[in-house]
Amino acid sequence: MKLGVIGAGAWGTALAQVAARGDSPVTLWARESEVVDAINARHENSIFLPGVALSPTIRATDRLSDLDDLDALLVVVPTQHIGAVLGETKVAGRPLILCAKGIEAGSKRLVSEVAADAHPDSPLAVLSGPTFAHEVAAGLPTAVTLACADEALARRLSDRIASATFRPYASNDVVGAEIGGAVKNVLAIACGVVEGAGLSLNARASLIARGFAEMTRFGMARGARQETLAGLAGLGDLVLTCSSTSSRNFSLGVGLGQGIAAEALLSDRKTVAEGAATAPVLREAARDAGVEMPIAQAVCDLLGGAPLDAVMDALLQRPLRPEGV
Ligand SMILES: NC(=O)C1=CN([C@@H]2O[C@H](COP(=O)(O)OP(=O)(O)OC[C@H]3O[C@@H](n4cnc5c(N)ncnc54)[C@H](O)[C@@H]3O)[C@@H](O)[C@H]2O)C=CC1
Ligand SMILES: O=C(CO)COP(=O)(O)O
Repeated sequence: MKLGVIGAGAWGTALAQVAARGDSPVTLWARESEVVDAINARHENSIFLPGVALSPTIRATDRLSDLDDLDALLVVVPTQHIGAVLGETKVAGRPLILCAKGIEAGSKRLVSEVAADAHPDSPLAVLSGPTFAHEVAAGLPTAVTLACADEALARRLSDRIASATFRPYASNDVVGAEIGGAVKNVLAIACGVVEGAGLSLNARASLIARGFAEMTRFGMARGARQETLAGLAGLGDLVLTCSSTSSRNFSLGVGLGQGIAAEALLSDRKTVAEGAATAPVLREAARDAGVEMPIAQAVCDLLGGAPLDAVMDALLQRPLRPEGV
């Protein structure tokens, strides 16, 4: 199965490295010509994944038409740009493996809904889980959820990308895998705030647990299965990104917790913190679904410039309630 990767940020580049194991050829589409040049000339993505020696069988291109002859495409563009990029891509019914973690602002569409609207004939899979790109690119042990309604296709895709250190676990819960990845980014911002404001470890553990309750309430209202949300793409990724400054979302939260304005933290950045764009649209989608998400609401408030003390008070003064989801 010949694979192409759309998007040569850190994660697209790491996934190209996964797909190139065993010297398989992989075509990687990058938006930036300097990324194309660096990968083809020096086998390094010095802008988005510096310091990783890439397989020489990865060929970068800035022409989407170079993907026309491949068997399946991994889509690794940030969520807010997927509609535009897929609109320019000739897909012709080929499988799309969706790897971004977010919800589209304005339309409130999950990435699978954006892809289905652009390419209704293509089978869709979602690859999600606890996966810092630099660790995956370095070949460190990693497990992911690979969700696809077509179980035979999930098996073929898993066989193609699996290795001794990269383990896809198959699922047919596409929505669950997507919601886990999208919501955890927002919750990672909240955990970063706890770190930045020096609120310490009890508070962070409580946010992870209560954030997971929010993720579960929202996911189940949207048709996700609880076991998916409790798996790699939900709880697994939540724990990863809520524990490390390697997470861009967590780091954004650290800055907010230190009192730096969101605008200053987000301006001029080359890399993406998906939770910042997802938080407001998640709040709207939760309202539509009749689901309470106070932590997601708090993240929206902080991103909107509300003072940390007021946001913390609003969370801590909520009425006491039973613990169940
Ligand atoms: N970096 C990681 O460890 C992981 C990232 N992801 C997800 O993968 C997706 C891509 O993130 P990264 O590869 O980390 O990105 P990145 O932050 O490394 O790079 C930014 C990417 O955005 C692209 N971009 C910027 N403006 C664009 C535009 N107007 N149109 C199209 N593309 C544009 C750049 O070309 C580049 O590929 C996100 O949804 C992220 O949540 C998922 C798992 C791990
Ligand atoms: O999704 C990720 C790890 O699974 C990467 O998280 P960040 O986008 O917060 O860096």
